[in-house]
Amino acid sequence: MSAIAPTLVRHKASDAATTSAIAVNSTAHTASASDTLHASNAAPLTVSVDCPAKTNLVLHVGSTHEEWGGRHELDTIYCAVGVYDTVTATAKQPGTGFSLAIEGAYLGDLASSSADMRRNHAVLALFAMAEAAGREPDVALTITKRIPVGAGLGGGSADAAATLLAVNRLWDLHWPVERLRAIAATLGADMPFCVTGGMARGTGFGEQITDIAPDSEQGLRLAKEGFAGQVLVGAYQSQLSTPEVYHTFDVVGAGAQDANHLQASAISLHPRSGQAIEAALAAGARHAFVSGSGPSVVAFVPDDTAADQVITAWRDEALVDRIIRAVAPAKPSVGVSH
Ligand SMILES: C[C@@](CO)(OP(=O)(O)O)[C@H](O)COP(=O)(O)OP(=O)(O)OC[C@H]1O[C@@H](n2ccc(N)nc2=O)[C@H](O)[C@@H]1O
Ligand SMILES: Nc1ncnc2c1ncn2[C@@H]1O[C@H](COP(=O)(O)OP(=O)(O)O)[C@@H](O)[C@H]1O
Repeated sequence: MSAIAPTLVRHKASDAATTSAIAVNSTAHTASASDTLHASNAAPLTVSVDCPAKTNLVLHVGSTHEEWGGRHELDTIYCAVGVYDTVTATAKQPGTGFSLAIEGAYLGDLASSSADMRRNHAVLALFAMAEAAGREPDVALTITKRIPVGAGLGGGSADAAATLLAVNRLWDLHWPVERLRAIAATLGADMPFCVTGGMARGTGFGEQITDIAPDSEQGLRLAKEGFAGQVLVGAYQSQLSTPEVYHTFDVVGAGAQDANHLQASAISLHPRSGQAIEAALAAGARHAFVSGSGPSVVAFVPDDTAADQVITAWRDEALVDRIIRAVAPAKPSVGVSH
């Protein structure tokens, strides 16, 4: 693995709840030797994408389908949460292949020496784009991870979506979102949503996306119900495996009141998540639930007072290992450097 020094001036991830398009920021940097590689055309040298985590405001799980590789039918409402991974894609000399560097304080099982970088979701996305575009994957990828790993927050999907967006720009393909989503759907259930973020309904095995605009009837209703604005993410050192949570769901089923049908399964495997949900609701959260397949807990809070109360409750009883403050819904943003 070769580490590539980022050449892009880091820009702040956008928390904008109302932006409906993917933002594109251009930043200049001083010329270096490698700039000459692209001096002759307008293609950028480096593209940097901030891609948010996701949660599921509703996750209804149906039966399994053989034609989907045994995956379950879903009816879900995705919501992007403003905790961002940054994927930086830099053009490499033709024929030199790809490289991957991962940085961050909380890398979970990605830090393990046995983690195969060719199976990393960002690398799979790079390969898928190379195949679709008929090009070699001569790209240096750097992932700055902030989204907790194996947490039900779709971090791998966010990195894959960020890579699709980055390479689409790096190679001047300008493919529309629908085409990127079709490629994403071959890689994972969550990935087509992560390409655009915001809020959306997901059907099929989660890959069929219908966007929910913030100013639509449903978008406004969700915001009025408290599913927008300040969010606290309660994260854990331990991870849950998505297939194991689905298998456990097949045995234990869904809790009667649960909008997330995987919640009872996740809590049976990781009881602290259930305790954190109860404490957050008692402390003033409007909604608190397991994020997707867990174990992370997401709490929507109406104001700073409620946020502080939830943080205190979680900290006093050590119900979570780490607390991240964020805003939802969130969108990916693309930064370009020549
Ligand atoms: C549960 C959810 C909720 O959004 O995400 P996470 O909370 O884990 O991030 C998703 O359904 C996960 O999405 P993702 O992790 O992309 O799934 P995939 O890679 O396609 O599948 C991983 C495994 O999860 C199970 N799976 C996934 C999707 C689905 N509709 N039914 C399933 O049973 C299968 O065992 C599959 O082999
Ligand atoms: N870029 C990536 N970021 C996070 N996890 C990844 C990535 N690539 C592969 N993985 C693997 O995918 C698994 C699920 O991680 P993640 O997507 O963070 O969680 P979840 O599916 O619960 O939302 C982890 O075991 C991790 O090793």
